[in-house]
Amino acid sequence: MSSRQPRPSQGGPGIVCVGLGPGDPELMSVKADRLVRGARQVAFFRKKGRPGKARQLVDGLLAQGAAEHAMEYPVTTELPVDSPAYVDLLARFYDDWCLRLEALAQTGQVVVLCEGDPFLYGSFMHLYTRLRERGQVPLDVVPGIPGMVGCWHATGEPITWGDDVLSVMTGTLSEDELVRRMQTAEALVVMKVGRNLPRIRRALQRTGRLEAAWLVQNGTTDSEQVARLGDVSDDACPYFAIVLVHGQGRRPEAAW
Ligand SMILES: C[C@@]1(CC(=O)O)C2=NC(=C\c3[nH]c(c(CCC(=O)O)c3CC(=O)O)Cc3[nH]c(c(CC(=O)O)c3CCC(=O)O)/C=C3\N/C(=C\2)[C@@H](CCC(=O)O)[C@]3(C)CC(=O)O)/[C@H]1CCC(=O)O
Ligand SMILES: C[S@@+](CC[C@H](N)C(=O)[O-])C[C@H]1O[C@@H](n2cnc3c(N)ncnc32)[C@H](O)[C@@H]1O
Repeated sequence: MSSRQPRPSQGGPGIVCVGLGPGDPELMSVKADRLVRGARQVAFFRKKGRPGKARQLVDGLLAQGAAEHAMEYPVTTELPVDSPAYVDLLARFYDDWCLRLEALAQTGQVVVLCEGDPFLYGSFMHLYTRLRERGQVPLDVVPGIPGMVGCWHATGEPITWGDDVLSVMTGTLSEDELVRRMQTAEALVVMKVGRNLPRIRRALQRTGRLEAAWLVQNGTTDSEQVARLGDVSDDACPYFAIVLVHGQGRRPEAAW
């Protein structure tokens, strides 16, 4: 009988991507905490010139001497996402880091850090599908609390009641597409806000949802800001922001 190797998340060789939750380090899972503290090699995505949200989240947790590999996006907002140049740059960036992580994993386990949950608009997905297809190293992914969960808790209000349908959309959609989606949603979450806030605001206005909308910037972190969207301007909204509207579905009312 062949003895099975432990999975990367159990300390075995290979690559494990760890979801770190929305920002407050105490909202990390016990498993994520264990893997981050024990890591000898970590990799994380970031925009050039920025520290990286995932890397900031593990400040003070990494072991002394842990090797750090910053995977810096060649572009984020500099080129249109549907331009051939953007698509090609990103595809080569993911190919390159897939091969580099594979090589690093030959020398010991690699822990990839990811803000929120890795399978919810997380960059690691692009490496995951490549690594899985190549099949050269064991692969594992540890779930994390998504950023939007931290954000609706930051407002102190439940997000869905009764039959409410929750729709999650991205601010990168066109205004008409946002309107179409908002019209059929009771509760809604708009991710990827940043410079898309004016368009999101117009779509909320057109669907009569603006008054009920909230804006949460950097939810659950030290720089968290929570406001009614109607009370804030469109200026300088960070990419790590979420617009949300709570559902108002059926609920048995209290007697007092
Ligand atoms: C182009 C654009 C389009 C879009 O979002 O669709 C896009 N990112 C945009 C902006 C942006 N991205 C980042 C910043 C700086 C944040 C800061 O530092 O403040 C800014 C803002 C800025 O530059 O101003 C950094 C960043 N991005 C991701 C991570 C890692 C992670 O979260 O895992 C980190 C590191 C964060 C960190 O930890 O620090 C992840 C993703 N970003 C993607 C696309 C997808 C991959 C690309 C692809 O394969 O196509 C993917 C995988 C998500 C997905 O799959 O959707 C959009 C323009 C939106 C617009 O039009 O306004
Ligand atoms: C590339 S996606 C990554 C999502 C992440 N994997 C998750 O599970 O939340 C980035 C978007 O997530 C949202 N986001 C994630 N964490 C957030 C937080 N703590 N506060 C506000 N927005 C957040 C923002 O809308 C941002 O544009």
